[in-house]
Amino acid sequence: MTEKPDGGPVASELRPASSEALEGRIRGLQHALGQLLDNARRLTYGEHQRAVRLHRQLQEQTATARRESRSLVDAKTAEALSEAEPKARLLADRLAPGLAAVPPNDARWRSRQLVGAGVPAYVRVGELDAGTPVVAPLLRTNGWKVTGDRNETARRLLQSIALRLVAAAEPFRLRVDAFDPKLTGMMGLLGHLTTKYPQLVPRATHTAEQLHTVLSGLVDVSSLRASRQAQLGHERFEDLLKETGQVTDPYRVVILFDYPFGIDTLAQRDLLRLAATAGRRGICFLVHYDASTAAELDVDSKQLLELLDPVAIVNDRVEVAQLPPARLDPPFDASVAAGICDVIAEQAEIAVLPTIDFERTLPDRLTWWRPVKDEIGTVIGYDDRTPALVRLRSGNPALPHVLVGGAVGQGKSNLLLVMIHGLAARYSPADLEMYLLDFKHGVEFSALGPGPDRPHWLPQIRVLGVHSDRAFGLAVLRHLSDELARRSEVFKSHGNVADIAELAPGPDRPPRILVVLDEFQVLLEDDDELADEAAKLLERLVRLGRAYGVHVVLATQTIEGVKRLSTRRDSIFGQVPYRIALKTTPADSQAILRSGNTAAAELQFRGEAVLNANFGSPDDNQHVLVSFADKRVLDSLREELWTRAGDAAHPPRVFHLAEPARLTDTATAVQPELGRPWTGLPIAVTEEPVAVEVRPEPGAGVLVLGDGPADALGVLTGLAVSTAAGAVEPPRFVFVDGTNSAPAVAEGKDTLVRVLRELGCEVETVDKHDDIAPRLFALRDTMRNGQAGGTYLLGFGFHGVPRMQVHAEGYFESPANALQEIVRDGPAQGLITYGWWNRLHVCTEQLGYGRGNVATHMFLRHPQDGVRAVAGPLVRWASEPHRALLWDGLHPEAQVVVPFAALRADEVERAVELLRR
Ligand SMILES: Nc1ncnc2c1ncn2[C@@H]1O[C@H](COP(=O)(O)OP(=O)(O)OP(=O)(O)O)[C@@H](O)[C@H]1O
Repeated sequence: MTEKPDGGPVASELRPASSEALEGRIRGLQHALGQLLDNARRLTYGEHQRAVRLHRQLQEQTATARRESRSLVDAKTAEALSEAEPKARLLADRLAPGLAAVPPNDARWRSRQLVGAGVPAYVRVGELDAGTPVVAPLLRTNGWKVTGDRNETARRLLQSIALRLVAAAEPFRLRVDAFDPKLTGMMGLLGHLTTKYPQLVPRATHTAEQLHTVLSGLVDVSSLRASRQAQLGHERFEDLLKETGQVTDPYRVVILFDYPFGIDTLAQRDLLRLAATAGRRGICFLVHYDASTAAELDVDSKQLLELLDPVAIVNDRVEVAQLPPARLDPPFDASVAAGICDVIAEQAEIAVLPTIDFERTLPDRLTWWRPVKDEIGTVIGYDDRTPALVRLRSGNPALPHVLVGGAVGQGKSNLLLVMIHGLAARYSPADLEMYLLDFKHGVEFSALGPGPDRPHWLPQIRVLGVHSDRAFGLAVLRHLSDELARRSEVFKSHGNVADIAELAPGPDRPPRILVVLDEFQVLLEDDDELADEAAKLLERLVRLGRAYGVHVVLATQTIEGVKRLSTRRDSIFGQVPYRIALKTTPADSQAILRSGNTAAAELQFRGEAVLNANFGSPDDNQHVLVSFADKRVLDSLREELWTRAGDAAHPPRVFHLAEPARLTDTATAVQPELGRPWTGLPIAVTEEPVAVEVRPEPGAGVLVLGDGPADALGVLTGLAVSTAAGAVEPPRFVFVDGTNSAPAVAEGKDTLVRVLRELGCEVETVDKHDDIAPRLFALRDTMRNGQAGGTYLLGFGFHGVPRMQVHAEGYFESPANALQEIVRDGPAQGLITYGWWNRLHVCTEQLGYGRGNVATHMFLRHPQDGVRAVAGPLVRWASEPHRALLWDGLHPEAQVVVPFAALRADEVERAVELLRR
């Protein structure tokens, strides 16, 4: 790759200079060849015309001779006649190969042999009486104005031509749009294809609004082709095709039935604009002109018709300039048409999707991780043969952020992965940090982080939200907002620079940040405080992020109908000049690009995109084929980059909506402290767990309340293990299992005991219900004797212990009384309880109203009234999986935490190694 002075990749990065000159020469030769072919075709057509005229003339002479009872037709005439017919036929076949020239009742329409032979420039209009086919030029002209003494015959000709063209063209090389305002249903003949491949023959439109959409899409297509042709020096669309080999850009045929019926001023304006240059842009109009229809006031039908070649049908004879009238063909049989449509659809099915390998868009390894100058840029695919660049920069021109949209399954995930990995290969973790959040299970971001069977990750990633929830999204936005403030201080301390590009590279220059928010609209969807704050922060981020080197990629499947966006749209999207739209509906195309820009609805293949660096202005559309990133290729790239980063590869903060936190991940980043056991992770961009104060004084301990043995065991594991690892002297643990050794948690319990023992702790387990009461009394007595210091009672499911409130045999009190005393008076003696009950009221029954004065409550899935009884009437608690609400009585607000999962057996070794440090 060559580098621009500013460090970004340049368009020619894949081609040495000499190959550019070579390409120029090839282009010139192609152009000349195209002209030769065109001339040859014109000559052939001249010959065809002459042969047909001659044939017709000779036929007439023969007929006259017969009428005049001259028994002998001149021998020369007879010979000429027999020669003219095959010649005209041969030339017709040459001009209109395959099905373009075959009559409707010919057996070849029932075979699949000729389907998809090639886009024909000429088509059959009918035949002479003797069966000589008559063909006329169509696709490279602006089109035809077809009139008929009966509307029916004109419509029929257009219908037949539509079928011929679609059947003759290779898959995806031609598309036919039809406007049928009188609902004649003529296009129903191709209905089989419309159902299966609407991108080849969309359903006919009937209203002016529908036609506007089609035409405005075509205006985009035409303007894009015009600028590509000008850029590459091609007069005609077919030359452009030859050079670029763009299978994704089809010839466009537009059929208007009963013109000018149903045409309004707006449609007429676009029709005139398009028809004037149609032939050169690969667009072709087939207009059935119904002279008996009055045009709308401002529509001058002549203006359009004058741009087209006249074709008239009189008495079932088709008249084309320079040719004798040909007999109109009979209509196609519906079953023949249906059969052909099925074959076309089959061919479309197996047509090879054009693909560009991701590796082709990567620069040479020697140039990876070059220092950032004033932009970070990557190649996302190709625009014809030119690499399509996305350059994120703060100024000159300002291109800070990207909006990506496209319908389901059109390649959005792939595009985001191509962008992320393309940047990761080009810029080092010291220069580029990434925050990747997915709000709708869309992109497979999880593969980008470390995994159980994969030590590596993409080293630039700081935060990875796999199935993030809105709360985490908000936390990330808050974090980034703080980061902006931090950067502003750095800028001030460097002489008030206004732009990151002005900071010299060095330890003080912060890295660029890439924030990818997939399905970002989820954040803003609900009408709540969170959405309000998120919208404000996002607005701030895109507004200020530009100068501070924070680049945001907003991706979505649909933004129509997202309520909150309607008011925020301009303030957010007004800061986002880059638009990338994959194939989508006209409405979403306009939502992503700009009102009036429906180019993304014209795309045919997944992976195709409209790239626009000017707020979606139609003149700046670039038609791009996004490169395709194979999963294995990306994984080996990540491994390579991770290895390259070495010790600098700090693991990302990974956040899963549907998963608990992992104790080993936290222990990798943080060491437990004395008296501050961990309850779980906060919903925030930090690896610091949420710790609670547990000192040997009254009120210490943790009451875990709510359903779910697995979650409860996870919480107790987090508390116990961090207590053990943070202690000066290894404490003792008494594990009381009120669930009667529930098998579902057997592994987690066993693992907890093993880890505690490996950490040097003495662990006693009380598994049987019958043993629990005596053990509680005994522990209480030890405490009374002042010998229980440094002991932790882990009560796993006290609600499951039978007869807790019944006086035990030989005692004047119940086990609950003993437990109450332990919980209440234990802490002052160094005996602390971490206990789990399924409900607050069960806990209260056992421990009494004051619940042993313990302040810290952690709610799992628990009815809201219980939560409010403890944490106040304003608290809302939705009881989601893998979420807990922590109330410590100290902070004014309860805090949501993600509890740890219980440890798996295969984690013991690693957990011990990490916690023992
Ligand atoms: N640029 C491309 N070139 C070739 N094939 C592609 C390209 N992009 C996507 N595809 C194909 O399309 C499929 C869908 O792509 P992808 O998962 O990226 O779409 P998506 O829009 O994110 O889908 P969803 O909306 O379901 O998440 C991929 O499995 C891949 O085979």
